[in-house]
Amino acid sequence: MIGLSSHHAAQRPCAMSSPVIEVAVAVVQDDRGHVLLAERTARQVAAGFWELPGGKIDSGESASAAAVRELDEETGIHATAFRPWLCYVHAFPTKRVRLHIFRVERWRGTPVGREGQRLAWVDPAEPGVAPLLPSNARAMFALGLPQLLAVVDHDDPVRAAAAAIAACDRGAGLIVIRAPRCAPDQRIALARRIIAAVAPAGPRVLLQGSALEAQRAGAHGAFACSATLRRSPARPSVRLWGVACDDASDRALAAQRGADFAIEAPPLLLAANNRQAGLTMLRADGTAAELPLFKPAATAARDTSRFPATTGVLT
Ligand SMILES: Nc1nc2c([nH]c(=O)n2[C@H]2C[C@H](O)[C@@H](COP(=O)(O)OP(=O)(O)OP(=O)(O)O)O2)c(=O)[nH]1
Repeated sequence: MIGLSSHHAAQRPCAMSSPVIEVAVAVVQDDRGHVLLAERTARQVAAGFWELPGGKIDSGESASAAAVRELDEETGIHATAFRPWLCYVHAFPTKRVRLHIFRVERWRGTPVGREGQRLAWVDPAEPGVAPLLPSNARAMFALGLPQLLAVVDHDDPVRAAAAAIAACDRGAGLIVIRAPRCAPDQRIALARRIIAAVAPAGPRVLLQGSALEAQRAGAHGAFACSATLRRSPARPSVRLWGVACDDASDRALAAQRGADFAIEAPPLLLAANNRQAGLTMLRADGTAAELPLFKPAATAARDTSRFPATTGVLT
């Protein structure tokens, strides 16, 4: 259960002063959710590594135009609808790249390696091709996260377990257990009960609390509220670490600390929902974010205020 996820390997300081190369890449998924990867050819640096189709952004070109162009040039796929997704900097030993990653929502064409490169459709959770470019580990990990997350907040174990089962029935693949009013031992017992109750549905379960509490409960990882995030000097030693973020500066901090995902939920909204049912559903809605974001399901679709006109639709 315990151990850092692979995409949190320390980055070497020597690249920190090098300029950042802007790179745009595309995530194309088939009906099974498998992702199209390409193998770098012998003519390229890092030959033999598998990557997302994409390449450097030309001077004066937008990131989205570059992603669409590179996808077409490399694979013959024409993206007709896409949206910005993750955007982060990775430091290689001798250079840094900023990856602008786009999710292609509609496309036409049949993929072919137009530059002689091999292509593969891979399950992001078990890619089956290797090696992958290390800079893509964060994106591949994020692609393997479920789309629906549930926050269960109830001090009563029976009602908490019932809420968690209801969340699984609604399709939640990630459950965050909050019981901040309980003492640690009580919270661990509550979490064990919930984990046992939802085991047949197979979600990943995180406990809001310390790494030790999460480990003792048998959870897949730990979750931190925004106040704890701000106090945390580093990522706890857990396999999966989620955090609550109140604003953009929390999100930046979460990315810096190596969180696997963030939930963006005003504390008041969470509190109001929780008073009613002990259950809040959130949906993956990261848009040009440094790390995957989940937002309250009811508002995720219409809350575009901070990211206006980000979805590109080509004809
Ligand atoms: N295409 C692609 N490049 C990636 C990914 N992840 C990642 O770190 N990179 C890095 C590798 C390269 O240093 C850089 C992209 O350079 P590239 O050589 O593929 O770009 P390009 O097609 O524009 O190449 P060129 O004009 O220099 O021949 O970004 C990825 O998923 N796809």
